Amino acid sequence: MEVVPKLIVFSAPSGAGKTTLVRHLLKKKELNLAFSISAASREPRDGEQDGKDYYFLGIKEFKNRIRHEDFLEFEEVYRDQFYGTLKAEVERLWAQGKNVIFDIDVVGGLRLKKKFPERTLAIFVKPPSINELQIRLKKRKTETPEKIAMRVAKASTEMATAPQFDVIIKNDNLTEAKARAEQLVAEFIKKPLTQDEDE
Ligand SMILES: Nc1nc2c(ncn2[C@@H]2O[C@H](COP(=O)(O)OP(=O)(O)O)[C@@H](O)[C@H]2O)c(=O)[nH]1
Ligand SMILES: Nc1ncnc2c1ncn2[C@@H]1O[C@H](COP(=O)(O)OP(=O)(O)O)[C@@H](O)[C@H]1O
Repeated sequence: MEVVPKLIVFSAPSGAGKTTLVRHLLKKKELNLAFSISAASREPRDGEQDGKDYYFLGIKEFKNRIRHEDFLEFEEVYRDQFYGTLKAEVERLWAQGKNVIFDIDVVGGLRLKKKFPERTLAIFVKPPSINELQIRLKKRKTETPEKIAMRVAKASTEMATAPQFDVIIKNDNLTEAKARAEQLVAEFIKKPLTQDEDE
């Protein structure tokens, strides 16, 4: 039987902890995961590397790539800030036989689930409250107050999409959330696929 690589999607409002959980899982070699590096139109933050955290394309190049239909999915997540999964990126990782893990917004996450229903585990990361998101984003010190406000303003709409995901991981206690994420992903990766995809 052909082994079909799986897709693991982490979506949540900004500050919920998806990046933290994804980075944790990437350290677990037995999960055979590779990170899908998204394209982004925003500038890199301190410590972020082009080709590692994102492909930082700039707005003009990003729009060019949209016109060329290079994206599997993309979103204007915040005003004038585009993010997207390049088809070539996923193909590159599948060719290596890797399970691909995504840190993408709720709309993009649900879109991938719809495209690949059987082979995708769509996980929603739920923060204890919207107020806590604000506290975490302030502590992360990567965003200006305006950018924090923009992210928090979107959070309640994003929270409302949680029931559409396969599972919800509560990220209150980080140790517990990491353990739960590991358990869910390990189980899903082991599970044989029941039917072919109609991609
Ligand atoms: N749809 C979609 N969303 C993405 C993609 N890459 C990142 N995002 C989302 O864009 C949002 C902003 O990401 P980022 O600027 O890194 O900020 P952060 O969520 O505050 O860490 C987050 O919800 C990401 O998950 C992508 O390829 N597609
Ligand atoms: N359970 C938790 N309790 C407290 N802080 C957390 C928890 N999980 C993550 N954080 C911190 O909150 C901030 C936002 O997490 P991050 O993983 O960057 O979120 P996202 O990728 O969803 O925007 C980071 O500084 C991270 O270290």
